[in-house]
Amino acid sequence: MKSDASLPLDGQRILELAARSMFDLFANASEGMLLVDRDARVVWVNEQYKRFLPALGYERVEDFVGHPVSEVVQNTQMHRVLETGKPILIDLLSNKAGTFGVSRIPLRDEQGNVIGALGIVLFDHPETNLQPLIHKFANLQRDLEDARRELASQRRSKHTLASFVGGSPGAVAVKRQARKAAQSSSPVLLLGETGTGKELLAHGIHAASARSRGPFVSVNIAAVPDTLLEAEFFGVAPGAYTGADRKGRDGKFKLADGGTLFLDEIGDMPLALQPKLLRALQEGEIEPLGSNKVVPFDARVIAATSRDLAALVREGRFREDLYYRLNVLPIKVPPLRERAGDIAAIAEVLVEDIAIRNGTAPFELDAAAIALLSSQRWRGNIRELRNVLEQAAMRSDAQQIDEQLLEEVLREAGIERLPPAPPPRALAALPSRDVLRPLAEQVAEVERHAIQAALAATGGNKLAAARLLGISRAKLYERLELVA
Ligand SMILES: Nc1ncnc2c1ncn2[C@@H]1O[C@H](COP(=O)(O)OP(=O)(O)OP(=O)(O)O)[C@@H](O)[C@H]1O
Repeated sequence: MKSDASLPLDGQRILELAARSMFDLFANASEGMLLVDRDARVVWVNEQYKRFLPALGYERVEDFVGHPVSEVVQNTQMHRVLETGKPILIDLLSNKAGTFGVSRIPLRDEQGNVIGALGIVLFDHPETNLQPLIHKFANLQRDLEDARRELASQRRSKHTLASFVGGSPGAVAVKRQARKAAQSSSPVLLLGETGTGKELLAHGIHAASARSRGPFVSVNIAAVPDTLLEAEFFGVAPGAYTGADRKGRDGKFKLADGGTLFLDEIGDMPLALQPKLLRALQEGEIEPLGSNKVVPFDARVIAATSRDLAALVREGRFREDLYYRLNVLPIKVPPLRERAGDIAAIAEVLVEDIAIRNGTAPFELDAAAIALLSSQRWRGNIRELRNVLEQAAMRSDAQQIDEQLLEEVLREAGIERLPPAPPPRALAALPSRDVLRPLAEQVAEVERHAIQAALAATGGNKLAAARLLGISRAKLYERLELVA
């Protein structure tokens, strides 16, 4: 053992005794010990070790000791300890004698040169001796697998195109375009006011595409500070930063590999970063921050914005080349006020969802309430409609929500009604001689136009149309027959 000059003599002695005690402890407590010299030749084995010799193929100790360890112990790693001078503190060794937990320690002389190595058989039958440890490890492994699966399922698409509720001509057209876009791998650009269902459609396109088994990863550009966006998109190479990001981090492009990357609020993309995004889309390669290597990625990009991208291009706030790159398959999602006919069906889905989340029974909306909802402007679209229904649900104990309660919620939320439909242009522009006709004929014409406009606004819902026109449903049917 190497002496330590900094220790007093008695300290040195204690250290030597400690080393010997440790050696004796291992010699007695372990299943066996074996010593090799600098040339990896076995020079000594203790009494416990001797019981392994028959299983290793040696009846006599002399046939074992004095021979190169690699010849007499299959799969030994003692030569590695001699080569590297580094211990292998715990390892599993399997050979003819069985499987063992082993430890290998280099031995050094006063100058620190490796002069041999000690092999300790810590325990045999690791399958039982290591059981508690293996059990714990298996549990941790299972937890890790569960967490990975959960993350993957969160990244998988939550909605299909069928989740986009609506049978109005506008909604049907949007779904048709989305289904078509799902068949291609070109970028999709979803345009529409806030809350019109752009993100829902992006999920639906992904779910209907050949990439549906891959991840769906989204980035809300408006929600990430400009300074962090580059790392968020493209990732960080190991060692680019000190501290938390030392190990490097994958960006969203990489996380979306094999799937779809949804870039929400693309109109808020900082001008300075736009060339890098354009390059990524054009080349199919990204360059993580702090790396000078480009990495290929395979993600389909769907972008969305509620802003007028063409106007941003004109104002010089959005690169024209990037705009054309994204605008390959544009889909315009109409606002709710242009598809009032979908309101009854969407409200029904929302009411059910609100009830599930609140753990209550879904309430019903009577016809008058639907008609009232159908005549609002809904600047925040479906998100705003949902909010109104949530508030109404909170304020009512009844199973039925009526027009009066809704009116109160709408007023307090400051939601505006749609202006009454303008007089039909065809009529306003009538030349004066057309007015010189029987009055009944002209009145019937005005009525027909008004009824058609109301039915178009409510998607054919007669009750809602009657409410918009301020007449009863019976009256509407009567007028429909008369003016038909
Ligand atoms: N047609 C629809 N049928 C059923 N639910 C819908 C429909 N459209 C939107 N929703 C629901 O309305 C909410 C808002 O939709 P979404 O987030 O997709 O809108 P968005 O256009 O992406 O809004 P933003 O531009 O503000 O991000 C979501 O809860 C969504 O599930």
